Amino acid sequence: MDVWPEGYGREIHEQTGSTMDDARAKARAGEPGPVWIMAKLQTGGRGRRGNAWKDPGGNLAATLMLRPQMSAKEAALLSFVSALAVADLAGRFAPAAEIALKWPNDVLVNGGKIAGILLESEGQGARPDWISVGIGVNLASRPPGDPAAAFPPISLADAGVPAPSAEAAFTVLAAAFARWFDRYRDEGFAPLRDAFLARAARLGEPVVARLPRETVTGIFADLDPDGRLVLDTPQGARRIAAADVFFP
Ligand SMILES: O=C(O)CCCC[C@@H]1SC[C@@H]2NC(=O)N[C@@H]21
Repeated sequence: MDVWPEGYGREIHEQTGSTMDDARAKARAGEPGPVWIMAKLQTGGRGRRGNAWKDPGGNLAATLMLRPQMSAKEAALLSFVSALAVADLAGRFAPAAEIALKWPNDVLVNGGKIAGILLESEGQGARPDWISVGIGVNLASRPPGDPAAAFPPISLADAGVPAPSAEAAFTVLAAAFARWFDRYRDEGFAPLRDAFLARAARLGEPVVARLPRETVTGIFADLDPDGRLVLDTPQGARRIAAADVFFP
């Protein structure tokens, strides 16, 4: 069984507004990190694009605050570290489920979205002062979602396995994150890219990337060394830094 990774602090709260806010407050108060903050219940969980992250209970909500001494571009690739760690967690507790990664950092279990990952940072200059990596994993329950959504939420319990406790999942997540983060620091992005591609959904197949001003359809050919999605299109290869990806 996993043990808590050496060198990482840990706090567990019964309830909080958002672990992202707790991490930010700690960082602004000078906490050196790395420290994980977990809450058994969040009353004001935040998701991407200002959306709320609703937790019906029994799930994992945790944020890692760290000062990684990396450029903003390098630090952005922590989203792949996070996705691989969540995929490891899902594989540990639901070994028979179909687990796939959807670029850039969605983890799909039996085709549904099992987790949400949110990165925030602060600082002026080339390097962020701190970064927080917020991860919510649906263990016992899933938030209400549109059943017709492209990737409806799913929980581990929905996948037919006994949901682990938030504490047990927290240790597995923190250990997996530390393993992938160590590899990233020691060997660069290449092994993470390989691991992502090995688990990527729809590699070699058509996908649709929705960008703010256009929609690009192409064959999911690769990830480039900066983590960008490479699509083969009739107009040639397109490298995409940010988009929502759908499967036609
Ligand atoms: O929109 C998404 O997919 C990202 C959701 C991120 C949710 C996690 S739960 C732990 C941390 N605290 C928050 O308020 N948000 C993140």
